[in-house]
Amino acid sequence: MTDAAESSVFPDRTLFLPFVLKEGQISELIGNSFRILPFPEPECAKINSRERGFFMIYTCTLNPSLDYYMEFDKVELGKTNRSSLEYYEAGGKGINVSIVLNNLMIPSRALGFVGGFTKDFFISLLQKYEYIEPVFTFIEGHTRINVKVKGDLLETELNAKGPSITEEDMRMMLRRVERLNRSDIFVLSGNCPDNLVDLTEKMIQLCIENDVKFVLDVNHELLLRLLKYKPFLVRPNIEDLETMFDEVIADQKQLIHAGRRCAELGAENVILMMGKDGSLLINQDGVYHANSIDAEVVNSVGAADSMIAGFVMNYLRSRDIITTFKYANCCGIATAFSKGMATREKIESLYDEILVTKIDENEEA
Ligand SMILES: O=P(O)(O)OC[C@@]1(O)O[C@H](CO)[C@@H](O)[C@@H]1O
Repeated sequence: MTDAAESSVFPDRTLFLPFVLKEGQISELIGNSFRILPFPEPECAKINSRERGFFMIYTCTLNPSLDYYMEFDKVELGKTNRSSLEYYEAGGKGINVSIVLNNLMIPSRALGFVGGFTKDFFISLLQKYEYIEPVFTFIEGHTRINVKVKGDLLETELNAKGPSITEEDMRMMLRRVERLNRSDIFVLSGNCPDNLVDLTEKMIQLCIENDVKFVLDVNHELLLRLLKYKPFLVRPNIEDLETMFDEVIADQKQLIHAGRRCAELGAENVILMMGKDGSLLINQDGVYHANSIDAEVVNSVGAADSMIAGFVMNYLRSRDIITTFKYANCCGIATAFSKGMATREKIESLYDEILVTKIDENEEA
């Protein structure tokens, strides 16, 4: 339909007032990019000064969602259930990555298609995030509403299919991605409708032409197709891997085997989440394990997105994959054990509780 304003949906965003450093601010913006500032505490936040540079993180959510949370004391299928609390959040996997980056005071630009009767409300929900600049492409169809049911049973998510996207909308999105610069990071997250597969491939090709590192957290068909472009980070879940490689994954050894196949097909870093058993990182240096912590999971929505935010953020400041993996786990766990998305305080309070160990290849074989 129509293009969003050339730049931001919030034209007066403070994102572009880079030189006012607030207490605790950890990034400095210059024009279209930023650098993470050194900050003294905690240890995990130290920056490798050799690598300090300027960049922008772009998250891209092709099918964002207005997440409608409904809480119930008890849910009975086949009966009328009455909620005890309900609220809305702007959602979609890439949007959640931007929200956690925001909580870490890291600016990002959120790309995505939004439209219809839900559009203005969706955008208004993002207004509270000072470090997110939405750069949306407006479409005719309605931004979907995903229902998240929290009750006495397991959390249940009802995710809608979402609107259709026209060729013109796609061209608009490509024009935005074309503008990314070397050292920027592009995070493509969330379900990709079938007719957008070619679009995503073109976006990734543009990233490669412009020497932009990219992260993929997408459905398995798309992941399999895009691995050859050598993503910096991927995060398939077990079901994705089982479908991708047509095999059953029953234990950690089989999971590692499938993760290695992703790496062989091109992924630089593969994160595999295993719930209470922690998570794995697989790359050309080996296989690493990070523990989880023993506490009650209160929120499973967005934990994986938080891990990606933490991975990207810590990699940019340290270029050290092991502390980056550790920090990513703090972010994922902080969201899983909080109501809402991880806060910086919660993330950093977990840092000493997470231990990353290299898995002995012989033992594991
Ligand atoms: O339908 P998709 O794109 O796979 O997932 C969408 C979604 O479930 O993912 C986020 C949590 O990761 C939610 O904010 C959102 O509703």
